[in-house]
Amino acid sequence: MLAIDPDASNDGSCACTGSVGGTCCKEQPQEQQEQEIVKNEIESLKIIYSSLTGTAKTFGEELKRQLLAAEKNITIKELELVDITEYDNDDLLTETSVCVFLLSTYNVEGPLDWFTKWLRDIRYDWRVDRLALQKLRYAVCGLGDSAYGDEFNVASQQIDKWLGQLGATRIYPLGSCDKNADQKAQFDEWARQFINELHDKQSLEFSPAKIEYGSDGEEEDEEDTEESSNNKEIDVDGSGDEMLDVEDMGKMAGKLKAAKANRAREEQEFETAQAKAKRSIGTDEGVVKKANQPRAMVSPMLHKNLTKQGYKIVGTHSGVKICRWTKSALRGRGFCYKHSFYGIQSHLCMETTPSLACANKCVFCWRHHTNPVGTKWRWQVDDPKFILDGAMENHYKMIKQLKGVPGVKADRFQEAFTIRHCALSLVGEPIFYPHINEFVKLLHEHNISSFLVTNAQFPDKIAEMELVTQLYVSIDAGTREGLKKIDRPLFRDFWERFLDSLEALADKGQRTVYRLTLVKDHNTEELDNYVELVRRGRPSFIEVKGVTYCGYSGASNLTMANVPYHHEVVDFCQKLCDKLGNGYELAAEHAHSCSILIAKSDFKINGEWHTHIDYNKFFELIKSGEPFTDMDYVAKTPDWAVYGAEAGGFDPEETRFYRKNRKAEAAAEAAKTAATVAAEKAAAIASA
Ligand SMILES: Cc1cc2nc3c(=O)[nH]c(=O)nc-3n(C[C@H](O)[C@H](O)[C@H](O)COP(=O)(O)O)c2cc1C
Ligand code: SF4
Repeated sequence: MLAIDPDASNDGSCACTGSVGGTCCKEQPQEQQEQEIVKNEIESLKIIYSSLTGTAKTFGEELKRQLLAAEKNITIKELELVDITEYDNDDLLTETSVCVFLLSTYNVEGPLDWFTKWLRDIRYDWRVDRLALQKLRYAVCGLGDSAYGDEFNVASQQIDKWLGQLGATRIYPLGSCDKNADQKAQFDEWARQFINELHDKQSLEFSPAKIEYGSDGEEEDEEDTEESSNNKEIDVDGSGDEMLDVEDMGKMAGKLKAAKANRAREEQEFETAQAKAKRSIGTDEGVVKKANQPRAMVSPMLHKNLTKQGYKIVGTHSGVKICRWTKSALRGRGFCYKHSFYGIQSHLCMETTPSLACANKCVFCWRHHTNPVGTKWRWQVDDPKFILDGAMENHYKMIKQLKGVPGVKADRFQEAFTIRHCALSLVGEPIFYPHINEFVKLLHEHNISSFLVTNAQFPDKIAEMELVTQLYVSIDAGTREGLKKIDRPLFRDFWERFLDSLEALADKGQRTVYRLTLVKDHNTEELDNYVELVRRGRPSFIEVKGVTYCGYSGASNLTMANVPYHHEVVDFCQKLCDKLGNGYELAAEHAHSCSILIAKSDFKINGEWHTHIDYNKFFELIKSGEPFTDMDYVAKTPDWAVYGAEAGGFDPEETRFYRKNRKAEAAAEAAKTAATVAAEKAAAIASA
C-alpha cells in the first residue's frame, strides 16, 4: 500500500526521475524504497529457442547479451542459450531454471515438432498430474508471419497455453513478433519489457493469479478454452461437465489455501495502512484534524467482507476493484460499452470510489448487509492524494497479477500501467467524500479522465462539484414510490432531493448522463415519467441498458421474460425520443450488452455523431482555467459504434469470445456484467 510516510522528509531537494504513480521516491514508504534497490538474483535462466532459418537463434543471442548487460539490476548465476532440439523434454518436469522460449511457427515439418508433440501428450494424458510443471517459471515469445492468417504464431500460442495449464507460472505475457512487420523492433520491445519485469523480485514468485479473480463471482479466467474442453481425452465421461478428480481436489485445496493466505496478508496490510492513515491525520497532507478523532468507516469485519468480494480497500473509506472488462480488454476480447459510446479502452480504466458509504440502502447493493450508510459524513477523512496513490497502486498490483492469465496481450499489459480513465462508480456514493473536488482535480493532474456516478441525494454537492469529464445520475425509477422501493433512501425528503439533483445537473452546463435500466413489463410502461425527468435535468446523454438475468433468486420474481431483447430496448429508446420531441436521438449502441446511447441532437455535427471524447482536449481545457462547455471536447463516433451499424457497437479490431459447453453463455454474457445488481434492481422495480 502506498501510504504517505509522515517521517519522510520532503524538502524539495530530491532529484529522482523515477516515480511510482507519479509519486516522488521520497514519498514512498521505506520498505518500498529498499525493495527497489535490492538486486534481483536468479539462480539459473535458460533461453530455449526453436529456429529453422536462424531468426529465433539470433534473437536468443541478443536476449542473452541484454540480460548480461542488465547486471546492475539482475544477477543470473547460470545463463544458457539452448536449442530446443537439444533439450531433453523430460527435464522440463523438474526444471527449476526460469525458461524463456523463443519459438518460430512452421506449418510444415520443423524443429519444434518433437517438443510440441511431447507437451501436448502430457497436457492431455489424464494420468499426468495437472500440476506437473508447477516448478517451472516461464515466458514465451513467438516468431511468425501474419501472412499465414489464422496460423500466425500458433505454435507459440499453444505452448504458452499448455505450459500454463500444466501448472507452470507465466512470468510475462506471450510475445508475438511478425515477419510481415518490423519483427526485430517487436522483439526488442518485448525483451526490454521482459527484462524490466525481471528487475522486480516479485515477478518470479509462483503466483496463483487466477484464484484472486475467481473470488468475486465474476468470470473466472479459465484456461480451458474451446479447443481444450473439446478434447475428449480429458472429458472422461463425455458429458462436457467438469470433473473433479483427486488431483484437481488437491489443486482446489491449494487454491483455497493460497486465496486465504492472500486475504490474511491483505488484512495485515490494511491494519498497517489504517495505522499510517491515522498518523497522517493532522499533517500537512490536508486531512481534517479533530480533537476526538471519529472512527474508520471500514471496520475489520467490513474489510473482510469486501476483500472477499474482490475489493481492495484503501485507507479507511475507499475501495478499488478490477472490472471484468479490464480483464477482457487485456486479452483482446472486447471493451465495455463505454468504448463504443465514448472511446474508453477498458484496460486503461480504473474503477474506484473514495466513499464506500452512501445515503441509500439500494436493494442491489445492500445484499451483503455490509455497506455503511449515513446522511452525514461521520467517519475519519483520508487525504485525497493518499487515496489516489493507494487506489492506483492497488490497481496496478491487480493488473500485475493478471500477467499469468492465458491470452493476456503483452502490449495491452504494458499499456495498462498508465491509467487514463477513472470510473467513480463502484459501490457507495463518491460525491459524499468531503474532498471529492480535490480528488477529481488530482485525477485530471494525472491526465486521468473522471466518470463520476451519483445517486442524486446530495443536490448541494452536485452544485458545488468541480468539472468532471462526465457526470452521471442513476435513474433507478421514474416515480417517488418506485425510488423508495429500490433505493431505500435514508433521507425523508429523498424525492425532493432527487428532483433537485436533476435540476442541479441541468445548471452544470457540462457533459451529463442519465443511466437507466430497463425491465420489460415494468418500467417500460413508465415512459411519461421518464420524459418528465429528462426535461427536468436535460442531460447530454441517456444510457439505456436492458436488465440482465443471472438466475439469482433472492427475493426476486424476475424471470427471463422480464429481460428485454436488444430490439425491445431500441424500441423503448425510439418511443422515448419521439415523446421528447426533436432534441434527442439514438446515437450509438453496444448490442453485446444490450445498451443504447441516446444523445442530444447537438452532438450530431454535420450529420455525424460526436459522442466520443477528445480526452487530451479535455485536459487542456481544464488546465487553461477558462470556462468551457460539453461541446468543446467532442470527438467523432467511429462508424462501427454508431446506432444501426452492422457491427452492433463491437470494435472489429477485437476478438469476440464465447465460452464453450454453456449454451446460454452467449445470451448470458451481458448478465455477468450487471448480473446480480441488475436482477435485484429489477426485482425491486417489479415489486414497486
Ligand atoms: C515454409 C514456411 C512455413 C511457415 N509457416 C508459418 C506459419 O504457419 N505461421 C506463422 O506464423 N509463420 C510461418 N512461417 C514464418 C516463420 O515462422 C517466420 O519467418 C519466422 O520468423 C522464422 O523464424 P526462424 O528464422 O527462427 O525459423 C513459415 C515460414 C516458412 C518458410
Ligand atoms: S468504464 Fe466501468 S465497465 Fe468500463 S472498463 Fe471502466 S470500470 Fe470497467
